[in-house]
Amino acid sequence: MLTPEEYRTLLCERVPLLPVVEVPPAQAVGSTLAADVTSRVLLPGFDNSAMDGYAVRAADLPATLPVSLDIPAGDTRSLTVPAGTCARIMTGAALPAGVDAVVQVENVVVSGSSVQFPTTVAVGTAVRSAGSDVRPGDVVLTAGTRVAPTQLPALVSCGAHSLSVRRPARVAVVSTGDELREAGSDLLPGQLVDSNGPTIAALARAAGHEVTFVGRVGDTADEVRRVLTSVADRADVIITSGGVSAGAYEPLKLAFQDSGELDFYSVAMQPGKPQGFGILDGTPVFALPGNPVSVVVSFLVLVVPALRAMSGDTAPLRTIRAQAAAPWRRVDHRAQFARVRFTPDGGVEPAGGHGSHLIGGLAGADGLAIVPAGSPDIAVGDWVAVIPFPGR
Ligand SMILES: Nc1nc2c(c(=O)[nH]1)N[C@H]1C(S)=C(S)[C@@H](COP(=O)(O)OP(=O)(O)OC[C@H]3O[C@@H](n4cnc5c(N)ncnc54)[C@H](O)[C@@H]3O)O[C@H]1N2
Ligand code: MOO
Repeated sequence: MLTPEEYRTLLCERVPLLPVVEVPPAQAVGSTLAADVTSRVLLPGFDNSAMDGYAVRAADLPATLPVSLDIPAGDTRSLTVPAGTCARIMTGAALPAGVDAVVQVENVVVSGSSVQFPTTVAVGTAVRSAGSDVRPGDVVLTAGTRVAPTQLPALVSCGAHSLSVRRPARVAVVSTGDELREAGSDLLPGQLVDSNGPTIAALARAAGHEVTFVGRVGDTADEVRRVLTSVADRADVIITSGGVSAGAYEPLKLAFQDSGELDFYSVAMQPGKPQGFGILDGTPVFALPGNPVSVVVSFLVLVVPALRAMSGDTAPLRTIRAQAAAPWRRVDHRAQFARVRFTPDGGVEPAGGHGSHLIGGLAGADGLAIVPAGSPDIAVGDWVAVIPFPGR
């Protein structure tokens, strides 16, 4: 049996890199940079005011000064403030020549066309100087960074017209099982709604990828092989669910065992023990276990890092640390990925039970607490690493 870390490493080492494409900076969110991004410009681009107020020569204050200029943001004139005067200036407006500080409007007394400055001011007060944040040649973001919305201000402002990124993966999702029906269907006894298909598709989109196929196949090896082979040339990644454990009708195993294309593994994790992986016609196939909670856990713990590796991002699994607000017992010796909810004070408590079929319980959970193999039961106050659910 492999540990989750060993299996994750195996996946990350075997997946191919996604192709590099050029995109405008504004479209880079969710993609991973294939090259360092270097600024071509100064940021701020020019000395400008941090406040709505009055631009002054600091040495003149305290004083009452006439207002000689009015400078809104976006004023492109080349201006100089005459000696012995001040300029009304707005936040973001270019600082004119002849001044070295700004006094915010709340700290002055305006009377007619003059302004009284009651106190001294230090040179540079409320001035945002050119290049104080970023200078030409500075590396704004490094290759391998998955671009987040918070990084867009730098990317769209650094003077680059296009960025080299690894494009999102085209993901095909295939649910296996004769018992599955599309949501909304009338169900006969023994049938259930295919929840894994839409869930994997949503998780893949939340991870920044593009879902190009969502389908279902029955429990025959021929059908599974035919569908997977036909989607392989249209997808960068295939993610299946079901059919990988020890039953008599395990279609993934029946279709691919001993073919040399997919291998089947036991991973010491709960949920998510039975797993399959391989490369089919050049396309990696992640064969996840069928239980709905196992699918979510397998995706977040195993597939997300592998998708990141395909994008050239080798950062370790992202977790946050939280303290247990309630105790819970481990279920067995495997590493446990326990469903937890965040408490109002930032701790976590168990949520949703531990059965891999408990989709009602899963709906009330916010993330997975990682309880390493061999560690004792969790006591109140213990620190645990938590993988937050996307969107929670
Ligand atoms: N004898 C053994 N039985 C089982 C073992 C084992 O080691 N020995 N492992 C158990 C574990 S752990 C898991 S996890 C499951 C994995 O089974 P499969 O990957 O073969 O999945 P299925 O049998 O096809 O389905 C399991 C369960 O999940 C439901 N399911 C499947 N697909 C969907 C879907 N798309 N949407 C919603 N629900 C789905 C399915 O109806 C089953 O109830 O095996 C254990 N058994
Ligand atoms: O390992 Mo299975 O994924 O517990 O339910």
